[in-house]
Amino acid sequence: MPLSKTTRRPDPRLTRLDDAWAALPNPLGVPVEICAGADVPIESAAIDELLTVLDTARTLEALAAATPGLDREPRIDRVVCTPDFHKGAGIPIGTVLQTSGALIPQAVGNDVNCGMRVEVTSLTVDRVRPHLDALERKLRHLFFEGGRRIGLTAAHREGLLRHGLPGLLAEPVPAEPEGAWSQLGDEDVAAMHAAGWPARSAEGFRDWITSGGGTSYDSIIGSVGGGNHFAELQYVSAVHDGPAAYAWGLAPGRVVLMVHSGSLSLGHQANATGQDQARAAWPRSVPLPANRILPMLLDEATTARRERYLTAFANAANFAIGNRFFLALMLRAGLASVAGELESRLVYEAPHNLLWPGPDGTVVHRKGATPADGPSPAAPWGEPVIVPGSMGAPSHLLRGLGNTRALGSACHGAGRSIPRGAASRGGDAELDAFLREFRVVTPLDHRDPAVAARRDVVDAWRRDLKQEAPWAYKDVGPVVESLHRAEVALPVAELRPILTVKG
Ligand SMILES: Nc1nc2c(ncn2[C@@H]2O[C@H](COP(=O)(O)O)[C@@H](O)[C@H]2O)c(=O)[nH]1
Ligand SMILES: [Mn+2]
Ligand SMILES: [Mn+2]
Repeated sequence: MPLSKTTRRPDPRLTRLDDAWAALPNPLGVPVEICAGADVPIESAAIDELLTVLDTARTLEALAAATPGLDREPRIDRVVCTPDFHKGAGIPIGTVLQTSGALIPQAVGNDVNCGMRVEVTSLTVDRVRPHLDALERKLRHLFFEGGRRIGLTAAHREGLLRHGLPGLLAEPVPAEPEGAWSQLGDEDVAAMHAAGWPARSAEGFRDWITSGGGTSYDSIIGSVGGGNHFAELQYVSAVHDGPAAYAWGLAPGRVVLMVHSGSLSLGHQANATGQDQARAAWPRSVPLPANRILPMLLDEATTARRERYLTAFANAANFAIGNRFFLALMLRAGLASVAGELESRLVYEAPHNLLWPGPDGTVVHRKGATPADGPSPAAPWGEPVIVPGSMGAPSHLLRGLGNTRALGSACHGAGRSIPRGAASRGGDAELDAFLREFRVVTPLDHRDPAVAARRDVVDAWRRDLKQEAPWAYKDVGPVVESLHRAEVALPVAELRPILTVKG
């Protein structure tokens, strides 16, 4: 099915994607692609939010009028909405926005370089299943009970923030067990999106090397983060594309590690820096826009302010890559403690909250959308596209087709079907059934009698978990199908969860 247009239905919370987008007001005529099939529901509230985002085209016109002598007229070139499109704070999640002559910090989101890391191990699921109790205890210790000792020096922290993983690994590695992080090789870096971009672009760095942007750096590195972030053990449950799966090492039954996390407090600081700089560069004669989305022109007058933002942004983005790397190492360490020696190879590391400035003055912003480039000499099967489902549900790996109408982008998950508040209020019986069936490792061990006696603590924990339950997310199957039908990406393998660590 081609990429299609959508509309708002009179009332229901979810609307179908194949209705006529043309029925909506889009007075500035910004090209919008709704990149999904008819069977994937979308929130009306997200469509309303999209309409206010489009008003940024008007803001750019006003900025241009107040800034004589611009080389290039600032504008929104194109907007793509992915199938997991849902309401965000200001700009919907699942939005890809290409601009010319301007960049928009808010179109990246607060969690700069939130992304996914997938590794395939040498273990099979049968080797791991008999040890789930011991594995759960070990992972709880590593992730939540002070068991991680990453042992970074100031030079490691600076190297990571300036240059990403290559910067981290340029420094001598500690001799402790965590010295396992010397395992990273060149081929791992090659298997990252744009070889770990923006690792090369952060020559400067902020003075938050020791402070972690307000929180102790060492206390946050190796944290999963709350909500929908996770570190998950999965196994290859179905292969749809044998040659691509073989090339990526995904044999049926193989245990896979999937990590979803971002830049924690550093990203929030970077985004705040971007908004401060955009506000400081704002011409007095132009009223602040009603939608509060503040673009920065790519002109000479704003260079210093832009650089300040882009440095903070690149530092945060590099931190996120390092954090995902350590989280995967912690999963590896947990597995090794119950199953002995193992090998683990990076399949892909992909950002979904980032911006990509092009040499021609264009900027691609992705907020909750993942790159899905087509085949290239470096990636003969196309760019790996990681589409997690939800806690307890399958996830998928696809291969990108580089669809230009979709700005070479795909969804980064199934997307919510129920807002957090509504999800946390219902489904007690379902949650109990879910917890009997599925293993979730959280900071709180609900089976511990001392914990169970604290009803208030357990109730708060249950509310949080319900927000993340599988029924709070869309069914990932139709989402993946819609990427296929829209010629955005082709399914390669299905991954079923064994155990999920939630922060
Ligand atoms: N496999 C899992 N997938 C999950 C889990 N929790 C959420 N999700 C999916 O990830 C995306 C991420 O969304 P983001 O906007 O926070 O980047 C989300 O849409 C879900 O589909 C989980 O525990 N395991
Ligand atoms: Mn995030
Ligand atoms: Mn994310």
